[in-house]
Amino acid sequence: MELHIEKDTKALSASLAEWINNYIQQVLAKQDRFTFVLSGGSTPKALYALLAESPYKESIPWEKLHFFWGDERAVPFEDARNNAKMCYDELLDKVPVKAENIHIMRTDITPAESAAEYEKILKTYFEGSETTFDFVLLGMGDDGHTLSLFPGTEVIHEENALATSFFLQAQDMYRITLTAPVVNNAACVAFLAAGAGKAEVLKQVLKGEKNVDLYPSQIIQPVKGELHWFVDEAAAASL
Ligand SMILES: O=C1O[C@H](COP(=O)(O)O)[C@@H](O)[C@H](O)[C@H]1O
Repeated sequence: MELHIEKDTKALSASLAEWINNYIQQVLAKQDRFTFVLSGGSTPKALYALLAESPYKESIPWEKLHFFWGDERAVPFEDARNNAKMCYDELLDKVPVKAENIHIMRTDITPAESAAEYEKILKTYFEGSETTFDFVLLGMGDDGHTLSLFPGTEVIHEENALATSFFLQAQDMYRITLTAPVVNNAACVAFLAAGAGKAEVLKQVLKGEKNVDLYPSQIIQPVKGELHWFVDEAAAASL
């Protein structure tokens, strides 16, 4: 695991944007498409905004990028809480990505139908072989959740499905999420976490005893790929 600590959220977003740009160039020197899994929440907004501006707007070969989502809140697309909507607003509407390369988790059908459809999309895209994303960007909630793997939920241990849905009692909301094995199969996974509110949980996730039911972010351990944590000084304060 590689830990990258930056002074504040501005420096953190700038550092990760530069790192992602370099990584995309490196991967695309060897292959002709790049699969990028986006995360929702509030933390990646500044990163997405930077990627949508110069110099990245010009340097990233957007037409070769294929976008997927790690998880979705089952609210209408127009709802401010919708993860895909946020990514469109901050990034996808501003760069020349091909519409057919954007694969959202739909919320205009039932959560179960959406998860089943996403599973089909992944199987078709990866032509029946293993789902191996080039890059997965993850967030971490103040409670240690990542994707929609929340503390104490059974979905943390899902091993068969690629994507699944469940009702999250604490938020009175359905969630659709990729499962841990899919993310652990990626070539590269990067967590982005910022703010003092994440300091204690970050310490537990990285340095505490393993307890994935309490700290679901601990379950993310790529089998063969790289794992990076990009955090600011406030989040790293207890490490
Ligand atoms: O609910 C979610 O939260 C996490 C973390 O979000 P943040 O606001 O603390 O940055 C996010 O990664 C996930 O995609 C989202 O559904």
